[in-house]
Amino acid sequence: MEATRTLALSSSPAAARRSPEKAAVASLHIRRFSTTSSLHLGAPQSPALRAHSSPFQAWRRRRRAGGLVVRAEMFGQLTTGLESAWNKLRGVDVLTKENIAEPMRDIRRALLEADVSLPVVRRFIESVSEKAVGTDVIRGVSPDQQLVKVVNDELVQLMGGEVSDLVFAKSGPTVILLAGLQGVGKTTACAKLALYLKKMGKSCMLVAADVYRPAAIDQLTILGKKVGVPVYSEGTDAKPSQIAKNGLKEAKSQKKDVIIVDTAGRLQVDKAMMSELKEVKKAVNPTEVLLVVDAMTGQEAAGLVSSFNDEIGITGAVLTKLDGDSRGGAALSVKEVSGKPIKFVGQGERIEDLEPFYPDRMAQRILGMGDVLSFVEKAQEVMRQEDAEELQKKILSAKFNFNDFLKQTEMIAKMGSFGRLIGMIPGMNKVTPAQIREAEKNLKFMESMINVMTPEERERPELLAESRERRRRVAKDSGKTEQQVSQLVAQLFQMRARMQKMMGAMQGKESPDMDELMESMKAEQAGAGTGQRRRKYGNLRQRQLDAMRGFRRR
Ligand SMILES: Nc1nc2c(ncn2[C@@H]2O[C@H](COP(=O)(O)OP(=O)(O)OP(=O)(O)O)[C@@H](O)[C@H]2O)c(=O)[nH]1
Repeated sequence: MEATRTLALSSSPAAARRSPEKAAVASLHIRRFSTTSSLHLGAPQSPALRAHSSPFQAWRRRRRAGGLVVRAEMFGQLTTGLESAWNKLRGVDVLTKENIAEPMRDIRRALLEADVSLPVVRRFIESVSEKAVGTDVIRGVSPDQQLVKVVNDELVQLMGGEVSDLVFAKSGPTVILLAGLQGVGKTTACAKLALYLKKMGKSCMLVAADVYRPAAIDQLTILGKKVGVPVYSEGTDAKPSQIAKNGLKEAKSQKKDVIIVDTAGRLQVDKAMMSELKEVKKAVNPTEVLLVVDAMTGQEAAGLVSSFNDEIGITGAVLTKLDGDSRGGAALSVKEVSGKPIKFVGQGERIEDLEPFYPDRMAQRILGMGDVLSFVEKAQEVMRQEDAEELQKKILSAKFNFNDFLKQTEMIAKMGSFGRLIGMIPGMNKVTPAQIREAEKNLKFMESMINVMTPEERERPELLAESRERRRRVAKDSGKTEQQVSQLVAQLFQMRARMQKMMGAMQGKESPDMDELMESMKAEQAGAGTGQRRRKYGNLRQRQLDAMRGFRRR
């Protein structure tokens, strides 16, 4: 995940030298003889125009005026706001109505500051509070991590849950109509979408139906060339609905899969704009009508999606300029406010910077805690609460046997390799990959001996401790030496003792000092057996110790 991104100036002479095409597009905006030219140029504006320009445009103006390169962290502000909520749960044993009150206030504040609309925030907080308190405790997962997971799941739901794919027509070209206010990135989005579809193997045609801004047609032509997609245009004299209709006819004759119609933008929603869009829509019967909105306008973007949907009926939204959005209000509000999904997000000025909107990835970005979430999910997946309790009871009553041992190794296998798992646990990345490989190898080694034990032997390891005959048989059947079997049995009893100690420490709410534990085991190891035995089995013993490290870290 790219958390921070540097936004370079597109209008500087140096930038123009580096990217002549971009400069050409910029100059089209400059040539614009409409009121918008001042928005794009950063020239002095009338107060009325200033009121209409988006925060992003204001930000660009400030940046141009200062000649600065600004670093904008996507959703950075929201992520920081939420962090204080998790921090308030440090040292808490279980989530209760009382102890989540303050973190929930932080979450509420963070969302409001992110420009999420109040009714959406209210519903969100209500739902998270309810789920957080009702959540079953998952062993090994701390309450703050559990709250992160609940908030994550709710964020995903809020943003629509599943990714909302483009719908394609069953026969003939699929028509995608793009609408939106002026300067939101509509024309750029047309070209970005054409490139995206081209990469999917679809043949496309762009249709220039923005007749009010002559430069828009030139801009689309340049961008079309850049992405290698033909552009259909009839200049500025024809009616947009007619251009769209003729464009569709042309696309049909050229057997194109998709046409993308660029329509005119206005400074604000007005009747003329809506009725023209309705006409275009009627003329080409589009499969997708996407409203392009600027992420920097926060909840206003969600409101726009809603009103466009009421007026003309849309199928989804394209959220642009997410790269400059540190708040996230638009991404979080659009679906909930309008009922329409965000289908794509624009994350930069480059033509490649468009991707489908994945609610789950977006939530992870907002929380900035992908590792914690994967850990909780995996723990949930494999460790049902009852299993954990049963194991705990066994350990505490010193009945941990070979069956439990096997169960544990299976669980570890299910949770992925040791390496990935250990890396997910904060502060547990000191173990080297070589140690992890050794631990995994050693578990397999031990498993092969356990697999040939009888059910009674697995249940009661004492039988093996008491009978040399049994140990010999296990050795023979597993292809290991008798000493190795004895070593395994001894190891199980030692494990019981260690696990009891660790459980005791956990129940006492203090984190067991693993290093101290390992040191004491090494000291015991050094004291046990003859020098020859130590040399002979030292490596094996070390491997067993490493395996235990794996257990502890699960
Ligand atoms: N940073 C960033 N800039 C974007 C993004 N999408 C578009 N832009 C920029 O926004 C500006 C306006 O984009 P256009 O595509 O011309 O906007 P439009 O909606 O077609 O404008 P009108 O034709 O006036 O309605 C251009 O400078 C684009 O490069 C984005 O996702 N991120």
